Amino acid sequence: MSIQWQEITDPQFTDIEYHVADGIAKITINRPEVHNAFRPETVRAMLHAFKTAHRDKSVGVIILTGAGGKAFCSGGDQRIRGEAGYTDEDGNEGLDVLELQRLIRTIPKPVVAMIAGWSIGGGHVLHLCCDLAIAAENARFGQTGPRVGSFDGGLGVALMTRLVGQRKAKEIWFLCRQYDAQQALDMGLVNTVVPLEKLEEETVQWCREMLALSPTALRLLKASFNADTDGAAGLQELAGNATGLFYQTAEGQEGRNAYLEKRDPDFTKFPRIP
Ligand SMILES: CC(C)(COP(=O)(O)OP(=O)(O)OC[C@H]1O[C@@H](n2cnc3c(N)ncnc32)[C@H](O)[C@@H]1OP(=O)(O)O)[C@@H](O)C(=O)NCCC(=O)NCCSC(=O)c1cc(O)c2ccccc2c1O
Repeated sequence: MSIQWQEITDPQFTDIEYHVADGIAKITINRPEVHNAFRPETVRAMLHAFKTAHRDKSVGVIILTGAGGKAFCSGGDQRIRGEAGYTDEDGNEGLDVLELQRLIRTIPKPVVAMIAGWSIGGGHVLHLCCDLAIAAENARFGQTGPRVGSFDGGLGVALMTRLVGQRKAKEIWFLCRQYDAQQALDMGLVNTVVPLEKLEEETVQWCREMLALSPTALRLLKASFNADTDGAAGLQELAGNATGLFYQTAEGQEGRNAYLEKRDPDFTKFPRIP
């Protein structure tokens, strides 16, 4: 089934495109001239786009991709890397990419990386942060940090290790080799590989399958998978979801009502379920 994307324009969508259709939001990094390397403005735009998709109740699944068919993302734009970080057009140093990584993981909707071409460096870490990854046959993966004088020892190490195991993760980081789509599939970096011309169709099909399922179950599953990796912050997300569900019960509402009505709460009618 084909999909008719509607582009949403917003002055804050610098360097990216934002489309919606049929319950899916698609965020596209649009700097193909540098293989979709990101600069501070790109990251700010992606933060805004993910927050927009989070708030939009009609959106159930989010796709993250890159424009042009030759790259998903090649990480930080090395041309604007200053003495202590990446510099925006106003001369301020700082890249909110760690915040973006966390947002992709905490947003309570599945995020699917749709990867054609290069997924390299900080771009590769963004792909690791996504919940699922669909790759085209031309996709190539790797880290370059130790070659270009950088490293991501946070989620870049933790998630890579969870996905491929410590031996392989150390190989990827220590040798800075590149891996093709089949190798990425074999080591568990991606979920499936399809011909480039089928990439969007296959990704949308995976999204549609998830959209047919319980949003609350998917939400809690995502928080549960993250809790295993994210320590207290992961438990905070999972517990926040539990509180949200509890608010929706008569028992939770009895506490609120009693407070507002200035009376003692009556919890005797609620069973202690074994
Ligand atoms: C990705 C490549 C291997 C592709 O090689 P190929 O030969 O196919 O293409 P070109 O090299 O000719 O590229 C075409 C064109 O794009 C420019 N370009 C590509 N990537 C970048 C980039 N990242 N920054 C700037 N420009 C880029 C390239 O120069 C060409 O332009 P011309 O005008 O010269 O034609 C290869 O391109 C490559 O190796 N790219 C660099 C990849 C890289 O090292 N990325 C940065 C790694 S560090 C990083 O991303 C990073 C990000 C974070 O957010 C962190 C957060 C926390 C800790 C660490 C972080 C971190 O390390």
